[in-house]
Amino acid sequence: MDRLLIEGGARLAGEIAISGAKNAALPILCAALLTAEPVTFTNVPRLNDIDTLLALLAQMGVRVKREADVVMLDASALDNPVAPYEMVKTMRASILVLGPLVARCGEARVSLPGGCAIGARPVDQHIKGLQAMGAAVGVEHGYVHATVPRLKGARLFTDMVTVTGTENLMMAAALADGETVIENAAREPEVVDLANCLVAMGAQISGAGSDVIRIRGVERLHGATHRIMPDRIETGTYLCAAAVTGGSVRLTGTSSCYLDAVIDKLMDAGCEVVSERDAIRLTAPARLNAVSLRTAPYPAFPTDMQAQFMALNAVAKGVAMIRETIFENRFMHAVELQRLGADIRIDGNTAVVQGVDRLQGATVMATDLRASASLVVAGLVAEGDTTIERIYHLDRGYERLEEKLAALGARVRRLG
Ligand SMILES: CC(=O)N[C@H]1[C@@H](OP(=O)(O)OP(=O)(O)OC[C@H]2O[C@@H](n3ccc(=O)[nH]c3=O)[C@H](O)[C@@H]2O)O[C@H](CO)[C@@H](O)[C@@H]1O
Ligand SMILES: C=C(OP(=O)(O)O)C(=O)O
Repeated sequence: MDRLLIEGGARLAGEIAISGAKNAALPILCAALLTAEPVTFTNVPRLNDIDTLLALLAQMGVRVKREADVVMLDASALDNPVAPYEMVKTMRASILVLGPLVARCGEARVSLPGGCAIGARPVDQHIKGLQAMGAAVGVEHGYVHATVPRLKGARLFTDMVTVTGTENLMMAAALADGETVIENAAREPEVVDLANCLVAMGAQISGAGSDVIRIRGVERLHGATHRIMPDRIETGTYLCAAAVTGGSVRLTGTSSCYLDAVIDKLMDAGCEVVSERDAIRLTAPARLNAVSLRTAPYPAFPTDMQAQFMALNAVAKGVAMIRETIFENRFMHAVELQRLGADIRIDGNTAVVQGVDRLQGATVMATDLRASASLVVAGLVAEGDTTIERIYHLDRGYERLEEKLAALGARVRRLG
């Protein structure tokens, strides 16, 4: 199994390009199920999660063509609205086929994605929304089975803000009969990117980016071309990596407009951050100040950046309180960071991080995607060698990680 070897201590400097966003590409590729016409997506990141989703779509009868960052999908021959457990188990986002399949085929059988390292992650809100739109939905033998002659527009209210829940219901509503209103909708930029793609395909959607989204269903959607937005979490991860090493980097193909809460914290930590039109520059001080934070739905601080900021705080000056309010079990990285010498105390959903003068390299284990990213950030600043095991988690969400880090001067190598 692949491992990542990082020799800490190199100051990151230089320029790299940010890839398309995993969490925008996944729902947007599923949107291709909604039309019988070909759709083309550009800036699609090369990630294991994308490969898994494309394989899932292919076994449903979707024709998939891929050249570099361009993916062409043709769902005209879609004939198998099923997402089997074997393909779904590695990736929760596969639940995003549910809404489009029910809307287009009137039927879907999608394996429950199951729990994972960061929490239980049920899909009850996705199911509740489809039921409100008239679908008969049951869970049998680990599969969500939904049928309906045609979905009907409805007023939907989710119990909590759910990103993929909002996306699934917005896609379903695009082909429903009449108007759907999603209240308490997620405001994440990836929801807006999906809405923009659906509108390019002929959907009638307003309010994406606010907490009330209105969708007037249409008879059919058509083909389109859509460019995937930049990955704000990949962007934030490289900003953290540069910050802990006292570095100076320029990230291109991205924008600070999706990252206000993260950039605010980096500036509080003492970094200078300059926003350009399609790039961000960061220059870090020799030692960062500790920054407390609380995760919450967008536009607040993203849970997907919490682990990287725990690593940053581990070597900062002072004490940081980190509160995780989205997932009940998203502190798995803390024990691994402790192996590198971090001083972290967990109390319920709060981590108290007392910055230390130095971390020391060790062998650590990646437990989920962003936990792994936090170990990379810590490994870059730790003295000596850090070996990160189970890096298949990183390959789910970071395109050409070693290459990009090496381009910034990091000493990093993948071991087979
Ligand atoms: C592919 C993708 O876009 N993944 C992102 C998405 O995940 P995902 O969409 O799965 O996360 P949600 O926004 O749905 O989860 C928010 C909270 O709601 C709960 N919940 C959600 C749905 C539901 O039916 N019932 C329920 O109880 C979850 O367990 C969690 O506690 O948003 C998360 C929160 O920003 C991010 O960490 C993930 O990176
Ligand atoms: C939790 C994440 O992804 P997923 O929802 O695909 O598990 C993430 O991107 O940090």
